[in-house]
Amino acid sequence: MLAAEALTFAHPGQTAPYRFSFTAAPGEVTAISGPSGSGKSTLLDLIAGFLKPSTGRLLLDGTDLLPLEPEHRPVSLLLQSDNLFDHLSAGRNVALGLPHGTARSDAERQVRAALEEVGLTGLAAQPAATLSGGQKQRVALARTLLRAREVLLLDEPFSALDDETRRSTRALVGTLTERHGWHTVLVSHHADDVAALAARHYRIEAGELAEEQVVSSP
Ligand SMILES: Nc1ncnc2c1ncn2[C@@H]1O[C@H](COP(=O)(O)OP(=O)(O)OP(=O)(O)O)[C@@H](O)[C@H]1O
Repeated sequence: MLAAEALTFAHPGQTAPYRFSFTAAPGEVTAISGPSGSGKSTLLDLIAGFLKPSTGRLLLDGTDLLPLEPEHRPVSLLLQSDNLFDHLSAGRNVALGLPHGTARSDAERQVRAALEEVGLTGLAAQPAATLSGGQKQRVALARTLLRAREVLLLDEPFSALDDETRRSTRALVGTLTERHGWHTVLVSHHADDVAALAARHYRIEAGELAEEQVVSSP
């Protein structure tokens, strides 16, 4: 279980600090919504370690992540776009998720398997710049698979996609989250993303997270 306990933070000049508490279970998507400027990206930055809270705890299965620098946290982050290096192939982008020193033949096998798992069999050699928006998000998810970190943060990951691609990419996130036991935290403005994916839903209201009833749709 990922649990934030009263993470308190204020940006410079902010008079009323954020005070975030939530829980996210493994194998589930926890959605965060709220109006523009309400603090959704700030919350993800606190979990990822790019911002440091003044008080509170951030526990993953009982271990406090706050003392860890971002690169040592068991966290992957996927943004709306620009998740890939365009000058590298799809396969090279995925391979960035492997530990340094992975033997070449082992790396190639793992990259192939990860691309297959996200539905991109045979695309390893294709330059990332030539992929569609949906394919790029799938490549980023394949890299996340190889990183094998327990927490996946998604910041409006479907916003740049057309409706059909959005639905299929969303379904893939749900499947991977369940299969790999990720604690997936999804920031989205879209009620249909929340309804399709989320097991829990929090809204940011007045600087705090308020849990909402989830009304699921297939
Ligand atoms: N580095 C910073 N310094 C000062 N204020 C900041 C900084 N970063 C963000 N803020 C302010 O903090 C508030 C929350 O910003 P944040 O980006 O977390 O909101 P958001 O809910 O993700 O917004 P959006 O939906 O528009 O992306 C905003 O009022 C923003 O202007």
